[in-house]
Parts: sequence; structure tokens; C-alpha cells
Amino acid sequence: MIEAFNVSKHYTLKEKKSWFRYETKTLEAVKELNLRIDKGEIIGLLGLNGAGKTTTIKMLSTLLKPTSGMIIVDGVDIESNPMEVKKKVNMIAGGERMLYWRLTGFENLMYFGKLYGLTGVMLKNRCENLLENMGLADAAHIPVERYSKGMKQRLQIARGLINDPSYLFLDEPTLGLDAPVAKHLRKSVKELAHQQGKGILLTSHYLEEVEELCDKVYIIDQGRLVLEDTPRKIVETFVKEFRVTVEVQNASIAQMEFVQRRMQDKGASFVSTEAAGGYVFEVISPFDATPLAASACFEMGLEVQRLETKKPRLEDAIIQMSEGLSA
Ligand SMILES: Nc1ncnc2c1ncn2[C@@H]1O[C@H](COP(=O)(O)OP(=O)(O)OP(=O)(O)O)[C@@H](O)[C@H]1O
Repeated sequence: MIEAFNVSKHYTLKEKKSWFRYETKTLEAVKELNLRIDKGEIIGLLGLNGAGKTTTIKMLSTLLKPTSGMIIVDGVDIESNPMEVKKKVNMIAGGERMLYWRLTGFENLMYFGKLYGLTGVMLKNRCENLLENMGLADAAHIPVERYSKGMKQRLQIARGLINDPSYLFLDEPTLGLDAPVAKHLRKSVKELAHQQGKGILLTSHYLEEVEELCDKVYIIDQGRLVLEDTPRKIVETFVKEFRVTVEVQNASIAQMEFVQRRMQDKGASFVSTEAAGGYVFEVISPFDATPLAASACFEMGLEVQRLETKKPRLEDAIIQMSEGLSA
């Protein structure tokens, strides 16, 4: 388990005021952050640009030292024993950084493996297995500059797994990837957590991805933790609006008035428009009115052509929440 207790990170900025005069300023990028990552769990770290996500990931992966606070990885304090923690964690940044383009995929992995002290047959086998698992066996001996974006990203994942970390931090892992490649990558992330038991922390601006992958989400705003919960609970807390759209054929005005009364009696709003040979009506309510709308139509013997429920998504909740934060 990784636990961060009251972790803060301050950057000192030098601002040039005149030819010979500089002023120093302190920027609090992360403020008293508490978080926890368990093995086998996928955690999302969300926030607007500049919220402090990358800084947090860099601190967890020992690349940056916190200004204050404590990070404990499987009982080991990062500050007092960073070398021990380095063996247990790794970080993968989105985009195409952290790879040597002139080297082949295999040579890249061998190089990074050696940085972790791996040698000989064990290193060679691990590189080959990772390339195989990431579907890159055929491209193992081709220079990375000839890889597609998706192949480079898969190689990044292999690089992040070279030390067989217990915890993996993914900063925007699907940034700029085509939909099928991103889908494949999401599948790999799920397997790493749910089958291999790795603890994963990821940042992403794609909220559908966060909703699909993450067991729990931390939301930070200007370096401070503002919310911690499951994606489902966050949606339930912030979005109180369900929309159901129903298309019916051969309905009379009296039948539609009955359906309308049913919806309004339960506190839902109702809007209907005439469509070819029938009506389309929309029910907006603070609860899921799908069963109510369906049973009212059934009672009236209406022929339902289409019934669609728009469930609130994490994106809706984050928009509601950020409006509250900036108000
Ligand atoms: N090395 C640095 N020196 C000074 N300030 C920095 C440094 N790195 C980040 N910052 C500042 O710290 C704050 C948090 O940055 P950070 O990159 O952690 O945010 P982020 O949430 O990852 O943003 P993004 O979504 O844009 O990547 C920002 O105001 C940023 O400008």
C-alpha cells in the first residue's frame, strides 16, 4: 500500500524585476495531500491544468522530494530509503518522452533494465517477455523512430514494467492515441491491476476513461484535495438529473395527457413534441424515471418505438463540481 500523509510541494520561482534584481516567489503546487493506493486498485488523479497532478506523481515515484509530509510505500519511508522504494514503483508519461529513438525496442528495455541493476539472462528474458506481452515481439529489433505512436506507447508501458514494480503511475497514458490503440491500452491497464495485482495511479483528461477504469478518484484543485470517492458516488453526489426520451406511435392527445400527469405527479418535468405518426417526449427528473415512463406507456397501451435513458456521467459531475468551486 502507498500512503501519503500531508504531502506538500513548494517550488521557488525567480522573477527578473530589472537587469540586476530578482525576486523570489514560492508556488505551492501541492498542499497537504493525503492519499492511498492499494495493490490491485486503479486510482484516478483528476484536476485542471496546473492542479498539481504531475508534481504528485513525481513525488510518489521518488523523482521529486516533497517539501513536507511523508510518503510510505509498503511500510518503507520514501525519504529515508528512496533506493528501496525505487524498486517498487515506476512512472509512465504520455506522449513520446523517455525513449531513445535511435535504439530498438529491445535495446531501450535492456538499457532501462540495467539502470535498475538487472543483468544477464534474467534481463534478456524480461525484455523479451515484456515485448511479447505488449505485442511488440516482431518489432523488437526495429529502431523506435520507426514505431507508430501506439507502438511507442506500448513500449513505454513495457519500460515502466521493466523493474516489475508493485505500483505504476501513468500520466496521461492515452494522450494523442487513436481510439482502438487507447482501448487496447486501457485493457492492459485493467489486466495489470486486476490480474497482476499492481496498484495503479493514473491522470487523464478523458473522463470516460477514468469512469471506465478507476475504482476511486481523487480530485485536486490548485494543489489541494477537494474530493475523494468512487466515480459512481461522485456522479450521484453532483448530478441530480436523469433524462428519458420516449418515442410512441399512434398516440391520442388524451393518452399523452395521462402520461404527462403520471410524470408530473412524481415530480418529473415533461415535454412532448409531435413526430411522424406519434409523439416524442422527454422526461427530466432527479431520479431515473425509465420504469415510470415505460409503465405509463404500457398502461395506455402505447406502441413504444424508442426509449433512451441518459444517465449522468462523471464528466457531468465534474462540470457541476467545478462550477461550485469557482462560484
Ligand atoms: N519545475 C517547476 N518549477 C516551478 N513551477 C512548477 C514546476 N513544475 C510545475 N510547476 C508549477 O506547479 C503547478 C502544478 O503543476 P503540475 O505540472 O504538477 O500540474 P498538473 O496538474 O500536472 O498540470 P497539467 O494537467 O497541465 O499537466 C503549476 O502551477 C506549474 O506551473
